[in-house]
Amino acid sequence: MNPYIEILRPGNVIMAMIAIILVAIVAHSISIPIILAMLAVFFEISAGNVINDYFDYKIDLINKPERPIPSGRIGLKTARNYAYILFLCGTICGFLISYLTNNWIPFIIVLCADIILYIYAYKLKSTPLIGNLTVGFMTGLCFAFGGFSIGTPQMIYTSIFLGFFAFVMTTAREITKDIEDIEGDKAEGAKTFPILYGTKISAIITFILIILDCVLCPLLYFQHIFSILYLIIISIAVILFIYAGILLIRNQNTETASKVSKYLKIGMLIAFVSFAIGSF
Ligand SMILES: CC(C)=CCC/C(C)=C/CC/C(C)=C/CC/C(C)=C/COC[C@H](O)COP(=O)(O)O
Ligand SMILES: CC(C)=CCC/C(C)=C/CC/C(C)=C/CC/C(C)=C/COP(=O)(O)OP(=O)(O)O
Ligand SMILES: [Mg+2]
Repeated sequence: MNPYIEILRPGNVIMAMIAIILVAIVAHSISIPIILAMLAVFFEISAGNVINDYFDYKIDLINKPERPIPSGRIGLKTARNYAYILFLCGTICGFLISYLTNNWIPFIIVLCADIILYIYAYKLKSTPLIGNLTVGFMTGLCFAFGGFSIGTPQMIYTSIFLGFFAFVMTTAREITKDIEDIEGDKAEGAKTFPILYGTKISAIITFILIILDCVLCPLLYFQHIFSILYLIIISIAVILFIYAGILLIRNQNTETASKVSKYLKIGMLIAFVSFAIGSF
């Protein structure tokens, strides 16, 4: 793959854009602001990923040497400039949404995203738990951003509700990723939660977060946000989430953590399908 596309982490970018599409599907509305919101998320998360790889260059030499910067396919300075251009494009999209809707909240959210994504990559990543909560929060914010770009009180409420589930599950996955990356993070002197408090307690926290999401997710049906079809499809995701959580409680080696991280992502994709089909 072209390294300039690879460094954006297209899979995650597409998932985040789907989150905005889902908000549009739930609202049964497609408009210029929602298309701009998709573009803003595309640029912001891409920028976040590039700046993350820029600051994590040394850690990734150990954990992920095949990535574009440590493998030498993109220069360090080029990556930094690339991230700045992506941040600028995202900010312009945020400004346009606010200008067109006469509502400045989307623009403020994008400005906050610029600052948080930069600070996360620069410093927060190695701040135990706060770093994980930040990525979770940003991912949840993606849904809320879609809701605020539509602007109706009902959609703002619904999108924050959806964002809560994304926040909890993404935080669980981020802790799992820290368990997976423990070797390289240790070598670089990062103080992630598993390094400081151990992998067992990290796995227990991950499990609690997974169960929290799984127990609360029927609320999206009982609050009349989604139809019964949602409940049927989300059950498949719930089984996978719980299975992944149990695997991690049993074993916290790198291989298992990597598998669990993958399963959680697949569960998220199934949740996306349940949101889309449950909207009709
Ligand atoms: C029970 C229930 C209703 C769960 C639903 C959870 C849900 C809707 C999750 C969706 C999360 C979401 C919007 C993900 C988009 C992709 C994304 C931005 C993920 C965050 O990625 C950061 C990560 O560290 C990147 O790492 P990697 O994937 O290993 O490259
Ligand atoms: C609401 C708006 C406008 C944008 C939201 C943008 C989103 C969805 C951000 C969520 C995810 C995020 C914070 C991505 C960028 C940073 C990133 C790649 C974090 C994970 O990095 P590491 O913790 O270093 O893990 P890796 O080992 O995968 O590099
Ligand atoms: Mg990184």
